[in-house]
Amino acid sequence: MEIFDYEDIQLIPNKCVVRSRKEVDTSVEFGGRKFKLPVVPANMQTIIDAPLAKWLAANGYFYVMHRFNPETREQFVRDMHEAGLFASISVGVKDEEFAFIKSLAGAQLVPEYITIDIAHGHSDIVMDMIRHIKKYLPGSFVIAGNVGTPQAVRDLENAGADATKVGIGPGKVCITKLKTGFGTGGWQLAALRWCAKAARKPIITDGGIRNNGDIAKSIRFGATMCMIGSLFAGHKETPGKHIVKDGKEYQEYYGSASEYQKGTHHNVEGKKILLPVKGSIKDTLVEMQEDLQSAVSYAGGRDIGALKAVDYVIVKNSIFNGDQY
Ligand SMILES: NC(=O)C1=CN([C@@H]2O[C@H](COP(=O)(O)OP(=O)(O)OC[C@H]3O[C@@H](n4cnc5c(N)ncnc54)[C@H](OP(=O)(O)O)[C@@H]3O)[C@@H](O)[C@H]2O)C=CC1
Ligand SMILES: Nc1nc2c(ncn2[C@@H]2O[C@H](COP(=O)(O)O)[C@@H](O)[C@H]2O)c(=O)[nH]1
Repeated sequence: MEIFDYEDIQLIPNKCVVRSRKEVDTSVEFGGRKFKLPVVPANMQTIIDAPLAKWLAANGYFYVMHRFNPETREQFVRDMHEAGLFASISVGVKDEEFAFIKSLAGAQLVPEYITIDIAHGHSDIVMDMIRHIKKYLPGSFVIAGNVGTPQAVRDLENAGADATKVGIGPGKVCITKLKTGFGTGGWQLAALRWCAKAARKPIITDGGIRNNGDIAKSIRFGATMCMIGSLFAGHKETPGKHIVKDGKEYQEYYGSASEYQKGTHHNVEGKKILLPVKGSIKDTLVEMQEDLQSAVSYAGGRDIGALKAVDYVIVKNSIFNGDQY
């Protein structure tokens, strides 16, 4: 297998067929809905909360709410539906999560999207959860992860997942690769390509995106959606705590498996960083859209499908995507 990561790849331009980048359509179909961008903020506590989820859904973007305030999820689904918006929640795999799915079904509350959010998604318990959701909430679109191999993608799809999420350890606040020696950190893009060859259903690539151009590269190598944490962290609307240090304003961004999230130091596989405050997420989404429109124009197309067939070169090899412990 050829090993590379985002910074190692350059896509090769084709003749432009649009007169303006504004003509380019960046929308994507995912789970029966059309979204403005193939991008979704990470389902992490410092990245998304209910107000941001509502704004994203109301403005044509996909979102996945995190699972770290479990007792609020049922009301969240009700609130989204009362506002005429789709509900997209996360679950874990502990016993109470199986009970939660049953209670949603009992209340006839059907979230449009349910993401099973587990560090090591290639497991019997995740496949049990997929089957459980499909039994009690057959109308929900199930995203299962995270995984890093074609076998895992196949197994989760065969268990009934409607999409899989690929990425073990490439995240900016991830230390899985250092703590365990495992993962796709440093070769996430190659792992995505490897997994995409086996997939029959959409893949969300998750973690390691550091620049807007990485979105185009992800689509080239088989992603339907890109889950992004660090590029979204630090905005006015993102819920990380604000800190002033040496007169400068920062926002906290911490891993879902960090001690800050878990409240304990057991099985910690995440860290906390401070990122300079960036302004509004709306402007970042507009810039992502403009950069993706430009990318499609370089690909010689009119929509993001054009990216899937472009040629590329590998320009160097990376190891840790610039991350440090
Ligand atoms: N994408 C990534 O690379 C990673 C993401 N994360 C994020 O951190 C959060 C916490 O994840 P997670 O610890 O899975 O959630 P949970 O704390 O809900 O644990 C998941 C369940 O699976 C069991 N388990 C068995 N082996 C593993 C394993 N290798 N890793 C994790 N769980 C295991 C756990 O038991 P027990 O705890 O007793 O082992 C637990 O019952 C999630 O939001 C996840 O997305 C975390 C690490 C990597
Ligand atoms: N290994 C860990 N991975 C984590 C943790 N918390 C979140 N994540 C993953 O990172 C991505 C976001 O990556 P980024 O490069 O865009 O910042 C997120 O969606 C999770 O999959 C963690 O504690 N450990």
